[in-house]
Amino acid sequence: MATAPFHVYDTTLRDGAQQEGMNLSVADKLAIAPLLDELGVGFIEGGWPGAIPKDTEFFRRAAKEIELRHAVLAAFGSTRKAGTRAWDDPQVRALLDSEAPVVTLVAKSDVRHVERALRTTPDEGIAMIRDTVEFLVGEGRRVVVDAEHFFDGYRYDAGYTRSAVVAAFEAGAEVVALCDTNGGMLPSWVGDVVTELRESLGMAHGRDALPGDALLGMHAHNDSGCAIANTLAAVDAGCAHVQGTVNGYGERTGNVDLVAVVANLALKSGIRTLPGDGLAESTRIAHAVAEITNIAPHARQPYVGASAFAHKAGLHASAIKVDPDLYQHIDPTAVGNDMRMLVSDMAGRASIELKGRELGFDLAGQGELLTRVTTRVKDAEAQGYTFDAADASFELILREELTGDRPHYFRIESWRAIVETSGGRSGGTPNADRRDAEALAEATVKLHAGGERIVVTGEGNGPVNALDQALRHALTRVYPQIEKFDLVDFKVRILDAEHGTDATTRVLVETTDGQHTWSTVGVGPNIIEAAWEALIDAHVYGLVHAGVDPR
Ligand SMILES: CC(=O)SCCNC(=O)CCNC(=O)[C@H](O)C(C)(C)COP(=O)(O)OP(=O)(O)OC[C@H]1O[C@@H](n2cnc3c(N)ncnc32)[C@H](O)[C@@H]1OP(=O)(O)O
Ligand SMILES: CC(=O)C(=O)O
Repeated sequence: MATAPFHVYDTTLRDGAQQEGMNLSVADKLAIAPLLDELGVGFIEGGWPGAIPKDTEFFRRAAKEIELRHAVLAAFGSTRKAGTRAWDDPQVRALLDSEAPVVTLVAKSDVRHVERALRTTPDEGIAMIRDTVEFLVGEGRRVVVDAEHFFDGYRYDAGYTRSAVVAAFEAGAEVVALCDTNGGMLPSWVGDVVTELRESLGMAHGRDALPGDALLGMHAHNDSGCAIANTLAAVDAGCAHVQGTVNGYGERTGNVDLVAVVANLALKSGIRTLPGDGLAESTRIAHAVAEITNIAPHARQPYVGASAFAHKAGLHASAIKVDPDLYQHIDPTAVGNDMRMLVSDMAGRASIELKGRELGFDLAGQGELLTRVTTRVKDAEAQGYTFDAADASFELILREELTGDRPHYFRIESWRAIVETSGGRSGGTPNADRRDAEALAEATVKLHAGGERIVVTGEGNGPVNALDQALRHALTRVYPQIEKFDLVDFKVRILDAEHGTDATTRVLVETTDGQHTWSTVGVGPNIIEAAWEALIDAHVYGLVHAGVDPR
């Protein structure tokens, strides 16, 4: 039996790029397109050639520079202008010139938009769709019509929106994507409208009962927080083409998150949407796209977020220990993600045992040790430590409880940090004075390592930086591996802020050796003491993992 076609259509490079703050270069688009292809989408909407110079350039270069295995490129544009002819419209010609095999036309299907935004008659609105589709199909292009404001238009004047859809299909469009342009629909509304439309067009219900190659599609925005649900409702009601963006990028609150849609369809509804292993690679691909867009991935994003399969509550861990599926909706590897245990004051012994396993320690059957570590974590968290963001500090506690001691790489004799703020030398603005003062931070560290007493003074643009420099220089003499360590992130949080300048401070430090990154935590009465503790943990953990023996 032939399988009914199902289209996955990506618009990250066009509608996704309409997100506030996103500005994709041609090189960015050329780098993202192969990732989308690797995911396995069938269509990549590259942009609007003729309207946006970068997009014209993208199509010119994409034809020569990228090879797509699964996807075809779609050029996006609008129907001809009112009162013109499609073949004369420079914007329509630019779509042809892009040489994209698919052209997607945004077409007004809400009569209010035709009359008020296009300032033309309802009949001319329909003619604009018909002429433009006919012209492009005549030129050998596959045409998708994005029926803009379809759902709002349908609720206002169903007859007109239906005429727009019929005109598009009669003129040769392969797909009409029903757009919730303003993103305000609810799933039941979408389901009802798609069902009613299909019935009125004589399309039997069921995905594989569509006449010929004509498909209805769904293009959802997330303004009501229902974009994923609306897309699934549309598919349930008979749409067989879904549009969306990776990571849900898009104007305002974004477009539908395409990965979540295809994962739901494939893993929950048994609709195979992507060829090959695309879904199992989707976490890596979503994060790789985020690197290029330079927008930090959202940890709580369904399926691909870093927290999507992270478990914090002790009771969850105790059940997961028996069977992970008791607390997860899918096997995370199906989307290339991982289950993680978080250690915090909500941990129980099972959390510690599973976290230990994740870190490479078999703690099964060590009840006493698990109780000791659990109690220590809870006590430390009560003082302000947080281990769910500082795995490395937790591992040092675990090692200490396992062996009865911490590795003795060095012994600190004393340290101090000074910030000289007197007399900003520029004698100028407060900011310039502050800059001068920061340049004067100085720290001295005295420690014992490798049988020596080492005294080093470091300078930095602030006291923590100066301490970091001094500690690093002192330790490098005995442990040259430390040269590779680099502090990449530093976060400060004032706890019990109502104490004012007397409050407790927590510092989280992220360190890398170029290959791995680890996080440590320190708590103290001030930022310098808290940072010092986090820095010490960072160096000890780094040395342990570099396989270095204490000297
Ligand atoms: C729902 C969506 O997100 S669709 C995608 C929207 N994306 C973009 O707008 C990004 C790219 N846009 C652009 O670069 C510019 O807006 C352009 C080049 C398309 C048009 O720019 P301008 O010629 O300066 O026109 P402007 O943006 O002010 O107005 C849009 C024109 O298109 C017309 N228009 C709007 N939608 C359609 C449509 N579906 N079919 C035909 N014409 C349309 C409007 O009536 C208006 O015509 P007018 O100039 O005769 O008044
Ligand atoms: C076409 C489109 O992006 C929309 O209607 O939202």
